[in-house]
Amino acid sequence: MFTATMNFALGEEIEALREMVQRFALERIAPRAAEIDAENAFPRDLWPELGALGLHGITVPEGDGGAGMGYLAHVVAMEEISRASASVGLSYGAHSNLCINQIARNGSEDQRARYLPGLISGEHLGALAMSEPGSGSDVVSMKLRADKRNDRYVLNGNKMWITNGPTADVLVVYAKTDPEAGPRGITAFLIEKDMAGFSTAQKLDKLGMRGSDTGELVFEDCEVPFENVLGEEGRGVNVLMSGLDYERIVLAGGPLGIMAAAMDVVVPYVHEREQFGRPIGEFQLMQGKLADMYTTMNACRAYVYAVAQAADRGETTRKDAAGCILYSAEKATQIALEAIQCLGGNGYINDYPTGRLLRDAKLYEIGAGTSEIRRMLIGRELFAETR
Ligand SMILES: Cc1cc2nc3c(=O)[nH]c(=O)nc-3n(C[C@H](O)[C@H](O)[C@H](O)COP(=O)(O)OP(=O)(O)OC[C@H]3O[C@@H](n4cnc5c(N)ncnc54)[C@H](O)[C@@H]3O)c2cc1C
Repeated sequence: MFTATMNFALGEEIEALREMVQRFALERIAPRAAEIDAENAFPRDLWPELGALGLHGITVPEGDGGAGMGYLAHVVAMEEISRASASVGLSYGAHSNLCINQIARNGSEDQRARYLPGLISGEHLGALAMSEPGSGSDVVSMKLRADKRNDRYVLNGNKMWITNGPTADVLVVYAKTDPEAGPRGITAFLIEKDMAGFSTAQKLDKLGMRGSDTGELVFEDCEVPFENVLGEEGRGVNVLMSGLDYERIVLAGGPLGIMAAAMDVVVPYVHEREQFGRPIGEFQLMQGKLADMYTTMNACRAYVYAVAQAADRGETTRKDAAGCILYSAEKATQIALEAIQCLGGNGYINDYPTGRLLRDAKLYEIGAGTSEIRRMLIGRELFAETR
């Protein structure tokens, strides 16, 4: 059972969405969360089911086959899926936001018609690849080359740590079309898994998020037709940076889900577990922990929802996109640690989900930009606008 959380009264449409996703997540995702973590196995069979609920194309305009609901809706879907399994939530975020939303926002009519239907239905799996073995935080230093040859580009190089990468059908990939031009030399491409010269290397063995596949991509003379450029040549950094703000907002739903999942474990436990002849929830020190977890979780939710609502009004700021995920990611790790403490010895053994929540939560301080890079972006923007 999920425990009740504060009702933010986000409107009938969003609350109906939350209820639908919660019901699906409880029935179809939560029962498998421990198993997919233990087996390091991505549950691909859930993708058409999430597609049938309209969740993959949640931000895509209805004219392109989506639900046309916006970023607040996307955050709530991400939160409730992640509450059941943070791994499924991460793969869902990469598919629905990093891949689908980028194609919907930047794709030509032909590209949208070609790629969105399969991705929105969940028949196809999507990914987005910017990071490389030698360039993570400094993403503009990427080395993947895309050289023009006759009527196509030829890609050579590698991408690293790509969520859904091992089995993705469609990938948004950034490469250097002009290595001398710095940020202006980056172009975004749409890659299909069967393109000659494209392959996947190792699937990575991770600390957490083990039900979400992460892998390395290899490009060896991979030939990509001109029509697969997403946006304009040399404008990839604009595609990338604008997408990153939305990515941070939507992915912030992940830590929100993890915090709620921690409460879902701890709240019933403090009633059931007795020491000194009474439920441990009767001790004030334990009630203090509950109070801190609950208020922190709701403070994070309030910030993330407000930033998502601003995005829906077209008022996204980089510092708040970075700020809401910075804050909720770090708090999710702290709350997962506190959940372990509340369960005592049981919190430390793998029969209980608290260890998994901690391992999963830590990812959000690293993926989609580290806490340090988020602080840097916030501080830099604040300083610049107050100069
Ligand atoms: C599970 C998982 C899934 C991922 N999914 C994707 C994906 O789908 N697509 C994708 O493209 N990438 C993905 N990534 C990659 C992720 O975005 C990078 O790992 C992240 O951006 C950090 O880059 P890095 O690992 O190279 O760390 P580095 O950049 O090497 O950073 C190492 C340390 O140095 C710090 N640091 C670096 N620069 C500065 C600075 N200027 N000031 C202060 N500190 C600094 C960092 O904060 C960090 O603590 C994923 C990673 C993981 C672990």
